[in-house]
Amino acid sequence: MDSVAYDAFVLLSFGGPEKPDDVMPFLRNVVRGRGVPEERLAEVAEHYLHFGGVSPINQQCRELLAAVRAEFAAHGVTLPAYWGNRNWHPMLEDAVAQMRDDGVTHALGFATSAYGGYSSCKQYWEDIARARAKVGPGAPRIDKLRQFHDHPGFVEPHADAVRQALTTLDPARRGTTRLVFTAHSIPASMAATAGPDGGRYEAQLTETATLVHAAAAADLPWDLVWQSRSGPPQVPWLEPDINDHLTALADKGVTDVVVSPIGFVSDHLEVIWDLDNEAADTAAGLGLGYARAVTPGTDPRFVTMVRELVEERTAAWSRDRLGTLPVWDECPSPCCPPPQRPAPRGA
Ligand SMILES: CC1=C(CCC(=O)O)c2cc3nc(cc4[nH]c(cc5[nH]c(cc1n2)c(C)c5CCC(=O)O)c(CCC(=O)O)c4C)C(CCC(=O)O)=C3C
Ligand SMILES: [Fe+2]
Repeated sequence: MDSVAYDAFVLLSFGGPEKPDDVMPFLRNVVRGRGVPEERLAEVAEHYLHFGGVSPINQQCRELLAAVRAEFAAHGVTLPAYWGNRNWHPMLEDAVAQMRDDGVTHALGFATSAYGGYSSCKQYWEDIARARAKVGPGAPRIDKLRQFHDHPGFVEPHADAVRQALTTLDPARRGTTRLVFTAHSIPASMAATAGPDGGRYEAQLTETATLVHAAAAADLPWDLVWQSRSGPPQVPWLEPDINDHLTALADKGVTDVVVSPIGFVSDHLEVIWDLDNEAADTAAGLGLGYARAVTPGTDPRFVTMVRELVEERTAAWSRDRLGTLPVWDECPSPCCPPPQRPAPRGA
């Protein structure tokens, strides 16, 4: 196998507001050209303002970056580490300009999303292209590390978190306890075209869920459901929504749920609002016992995974993985087209 001479690492993430005045400009960046209704934006702005206009995601990225730098230093990986976001400062184009000024020519990017699909993978490639175009001549090339949905450094922290969450529920009710995995809903058309053969987002999530279930709670029945739906109501998104699903489970005699957000790598706003607030309220209203498993965050195994993904590329290490779905370094082309904009009303 070839190994390329990379000279930097860059953390690629979503970005989030860090003060109340950031909230609306951040949201407008997220939804640019995507047909998300104003009412939905106003509602989501309220979620951010509920937390003082501060999303936890940037701080979580700072902590991950610090942990990755320490991990690199401890294992002789000499790449300098940068960080740039899609939707809010620090923006990727600023990181790319800094890399150029520092003489970086070819960086490896780690995106804070484990899965394939437009929002989770392809859009990060677009972010890279846009940032490089903005910086212009001398902008470093940036390759993206592979999707890591089945890496033990991602699966094992999720599995431990499920075990931990289960300890907070009544063991006498284990026979009627259910394991509910969640991920960000996406438009059904985006799900259908995820990956070179379609359906990759759901297939990978199903594989991750299967692995976490087997490792953490093989005796429990489980489901994979969706959260944080956006977009105009007339556009179909993946269903069922977690809140509807909890209602259906309660009707079936389930007494307790462990919710495991395998769709995410950190406890950012979509997790702490949509699960710890909304879904927890739904569960309370139904009389369901509820425990939410934490996400990997800066779990040492997750940080080690980042280094191992780098060493797959710089030292041609073999892939450490638990699943069987195909994985690759370079996404096959064409894959994961951007979503169609809904036609304007009356068109
Ligand atoms: C698949 C996926 C992930 C997981 C993969 C990954 O992590 O990359 C993800 C993560 C996140 N989504 C986030 C926030 C938002 N997502 C929105 C809107 C959307 N998400 C989508 C998909 C995803 N999103 C889609 C198809 C839309 C519709 C508009 C569009 O096509 O782009 C909106 C607009 C308002 C609304 O919710 O309607 C917001 C504010 C935050 C930050 C949380 C924080 O601040 O802590 C994070 C990590
Ligand atoms: Fe999102």
